[in-house]
Amino acid sequence: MASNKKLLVLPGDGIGPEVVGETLRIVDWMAKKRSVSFDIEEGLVGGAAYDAHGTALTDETMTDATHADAVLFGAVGGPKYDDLPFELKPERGLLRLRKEMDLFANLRPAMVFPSMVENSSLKPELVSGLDIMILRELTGGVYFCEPRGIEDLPDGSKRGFDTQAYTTPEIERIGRVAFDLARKRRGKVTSVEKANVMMSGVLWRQVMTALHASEGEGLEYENMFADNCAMQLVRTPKQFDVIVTDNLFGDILSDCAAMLTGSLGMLPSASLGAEDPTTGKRHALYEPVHGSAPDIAGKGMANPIAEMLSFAMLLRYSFDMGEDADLLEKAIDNVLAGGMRTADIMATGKAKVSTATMTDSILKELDKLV
Ligand SMILES: NC(=O)c1ccc[n+]([C@@H]2O[C@H](COP(=O)([O-])OP(=O)(O)OC[C@H]3O[C@@H](n4cnc5c(N)ncnc54)[C@H](O)[C@@H]3O)[C@@H](O)[C@H]2O)c1
Ligand SMILES: CC(C)[C@H](C(=O)O)[C@@H](O)C(=O)O
Ligand SMILES: [Mg+2]
Repeated sequence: MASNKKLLVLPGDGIGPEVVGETLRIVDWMAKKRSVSFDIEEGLVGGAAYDAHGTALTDETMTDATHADAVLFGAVGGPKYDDLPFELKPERGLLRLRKEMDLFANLRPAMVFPSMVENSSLKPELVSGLDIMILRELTGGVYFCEPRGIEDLPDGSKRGFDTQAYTTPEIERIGRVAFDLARKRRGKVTSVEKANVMMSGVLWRQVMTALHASEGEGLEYENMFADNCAMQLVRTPKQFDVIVTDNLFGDILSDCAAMLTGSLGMLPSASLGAEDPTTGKRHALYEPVHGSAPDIAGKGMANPIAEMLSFAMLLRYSFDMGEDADLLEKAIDNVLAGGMRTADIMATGKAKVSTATMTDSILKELDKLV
């Protein structure tokens, strides 16, 4: 029977196809055991699309993405493509998807599973129970602003330049998402910029502070400089609830938060567009925070959990299937508690397993839980 849930799967490059392949085994399990079926289409993105079509994302795949209810994405990039011109690089495919689907709100939760406390780079007491949400603005800032380029100077040297800019509506719409998220969590928002050196940061602080005064009733609110935030994240990370920040600072701070949870291989993300007021639907793409990990690609070593947790976010945010998302998260939690570890989250006394064996264990655990 055809499902009304259209999923576009874009595995990409490096470990992308490996972790997506494992996650599709979970999707199959959901179809068989929970009667949750999806209409799945697969496409090429990144280096894989470049190899086949000479571009990191074809117009057809772009259209498929806008027509899908959700996109499940792996990772793109790799050394093979290092010498390509900027506009042809694998990463352009991902950036085009984000921009053209208007996925302005990127939710990057950093949670520490109880049995993973020892894997964090910080002391156990600093990360035990950690649950923070980094909300990254994803369609503006230096990633997309013009002008940018590399120009020749009269003295024969070159000048590379980018532009960082934010408008009031761009800041307000991400700010509203931050306040909504905080209301469902512990009620605190930290807005992060560098208003001490950047004009876009000055506006960001003004707009966010005003928005808090007009729409943030009952919420605790603070402004913080990005460098201080990076330091506070490794000093006392549990002081944070929701961190809202721009595209570039969000990229950096979320990698930093990843290590608090034990590995980049553990961090999922959801990139969401605005809700259509008539249909109630929104564009959405789900991807791990990590990249294509060329150093371990093809070795069966990748941790599939970030991709699987991204699928759990897909169930929760695109299909209102919170119970199924909880079930998958519980299975992962139990398997980790049982001592299963891929190489990146290895610790003394635990069982080091391959990507596929980690999935086998999660599937077995799912069977036990239902
Ligand atoms: N969303 C994306 O597609 C995305 C995100 C980040 C980087 N990239 C691209 O990936 C390529 C490599 O970038 P990088 O090396 O800076 O970052 P990376 O995230 O690919 O890897 C950083 C380190 O983390 C490890 N790692 C990452 N994911 C892992 C997992 N699931 N399991 C175990 N270990 C894991 C890698 O082995 C590596 O040592 C570049 O081309 C970059 O542009 C893509
Ligand atoms: C691959 C790259 C374009 C991407 C980014 O910089 O946004 C990645 O680092 C991420 O965190 O999703
Ligand atoms: Mg990044």
